[in-house]
Amino acid sequence: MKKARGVLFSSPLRRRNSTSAASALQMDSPLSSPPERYSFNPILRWNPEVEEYFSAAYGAEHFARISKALTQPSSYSCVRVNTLKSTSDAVIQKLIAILEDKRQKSNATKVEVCNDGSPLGSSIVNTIGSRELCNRQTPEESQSHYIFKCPYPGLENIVFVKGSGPHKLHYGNQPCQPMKEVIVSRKCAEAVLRGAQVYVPGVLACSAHVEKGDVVAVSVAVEQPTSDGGGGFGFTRGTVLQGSQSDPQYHERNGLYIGEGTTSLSRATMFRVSHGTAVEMTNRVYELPSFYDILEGEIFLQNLPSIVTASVLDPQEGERILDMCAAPGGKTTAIAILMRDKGEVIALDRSHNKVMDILKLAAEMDLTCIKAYKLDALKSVCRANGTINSGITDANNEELDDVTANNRSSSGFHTDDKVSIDMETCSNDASPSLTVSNGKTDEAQSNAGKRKNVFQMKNGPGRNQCTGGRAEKSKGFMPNSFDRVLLDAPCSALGLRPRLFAGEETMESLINHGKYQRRMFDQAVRLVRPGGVIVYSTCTINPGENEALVRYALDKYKCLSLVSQQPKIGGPGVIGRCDLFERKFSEEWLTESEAELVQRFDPSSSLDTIGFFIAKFVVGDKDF
Ligand SMILES: C[S@@+](CC[C@H](N)C(=O)[O-])C[C@H]1O[C@@H](n2cnc3c(N)ncnc32)[C@H](O)[C@@H]1O
Repeated sequence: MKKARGVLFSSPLRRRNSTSAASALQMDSPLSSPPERYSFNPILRWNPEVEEYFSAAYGAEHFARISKALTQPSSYSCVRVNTLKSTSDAVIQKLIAILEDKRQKSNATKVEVCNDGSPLGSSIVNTIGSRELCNRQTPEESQSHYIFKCPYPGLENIVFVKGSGPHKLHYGNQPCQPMKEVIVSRKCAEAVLRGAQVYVPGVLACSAHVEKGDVVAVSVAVEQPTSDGGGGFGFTRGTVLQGSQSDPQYHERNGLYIGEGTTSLSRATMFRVSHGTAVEMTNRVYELPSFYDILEGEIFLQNLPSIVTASVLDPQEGERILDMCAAPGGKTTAIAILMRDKGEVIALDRSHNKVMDILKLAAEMDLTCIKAYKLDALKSVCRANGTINSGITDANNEELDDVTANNRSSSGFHTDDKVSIDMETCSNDASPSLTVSNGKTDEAQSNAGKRKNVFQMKNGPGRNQCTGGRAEKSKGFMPNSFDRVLLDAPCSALGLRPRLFAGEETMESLINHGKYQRRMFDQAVRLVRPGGVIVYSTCTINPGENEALVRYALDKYKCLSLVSQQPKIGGPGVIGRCDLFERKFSEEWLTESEAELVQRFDPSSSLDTIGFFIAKFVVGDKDF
């Protein structure tokens, strides 16, 4: 388990002593009242230094609001349509039918209650969104209010599916029976809040005598400090819940109940098997549909800013594009589709498994212009003599290994040994395990070949680009060899919601993200041709990562200029900064239509990302 040093957690004892984000909210009763046990009212605990830093940047009260909002999921899902396979209108029709079918099936097990108290079905008493759930329309009419196309030019490939919440739930509706419970991990809970079911690996503890088909209350255990200064759950997976105060994190789970569901497995099986659905959620604090297994290849569930990022890059058919940190390939595939699969999209990631994820997604979407390579993006420039150009004037850079120029592949870049993939694993698992063969053992290769055949028999040819069983490693690319470069930089991801834990970030880690991004940017500047474009994007609330990078870039590289799609609105040209708590950014930073979009989908901070940042640079004549 990852250690989390210097972390505060959401225990009530800690809460009383807290001075900043949480206490700033105490002026504000609806957000800060002490949580009822069976409610969902989490409070994010930050490393004190980080909290101080953000409070200084935003003001304590404003940061407290950001912090609170980070714990809630957005109130809609955002789906990108693969316009090479379908249209937004066709997807909307299909989603209406699929989600209505699901709704009818799940309504068989619940009874909703309208604002006026009349039963429509469910133990849900809506606090928000009730009017929408309860209006007396035909299913098609009511669904069409929830599933609709983005109205802005250039973004018609986006379909929104509106959810609802927070709902106040009544748990334990079976009289005379003790409530049965399941505790899930924080990551599992974050996924459930966005519409997922509870899968086996996410279950940490369960009541005794739970059988398949039982109704259980689902709560989340958030990491707790351990004596060695790290973090952990403080109990063993598989612990039996007694329904008493001796249960794990009994008090800490006050206000951390995310819904109710029906078990798909008995307690014994839940802790014996390694995968599968453990609990099918029936009532959720936030209702968002699950898109698991729905219209695969035709749609992709993606955060709105990520989709906007690809359109800001504005790739053209026939161009050569580099996506430097690409896995799992959300933006890569968006770019390829904008290019109508014509040209070349090179996608890099430093992890083997993640490269295979990119290839899998590309194959699912039938995209052939994507080539994915395993490469440390900090080493992505090759000099003309075949050595890696480390980018260089940054004091943090180290000189990197030499590579020979004679292994340059036909597409103008360097490749070395191949990595073969376990195809059987690949067919079942989005994160397949990889076996490095290095071309050494025939036996290993023939086994890989056998696995490949099994895979092809199961899935058919063309199902996955990894049918060749290889994720290539690259040794870098020639300077000035790309028309456009996307640097979707590894960042603190502190803009993503919902988030139930923030304690892993320290001042040191925040500073390191910034340094890392600068080094990557140095590579990007060398790789793009004069006249080309670099788009830098992050998903964070940390100005030390996003704004600081733009300042660094403009100070260091005189050949760069920031572009705004509409300079009169875009000010200095950063075209997409979106802090959803201060609409001021919508006028100051966004284009007109993007600003409208944010306002439309952020009436009460409902956007799927609290902070994102997109900067677009045009590269002029280079003097290096
Ligand atoms: C923010 S995610 C990228 C998300 C992706 N652009 C998308 O839209 O689906 C960052 C990715 O960068 C990768 N990464 C981190 N450091 C890297 C490096 N030095 N070189 C290449 N990839 C790196 C991580 O493995 C991770 O998959």
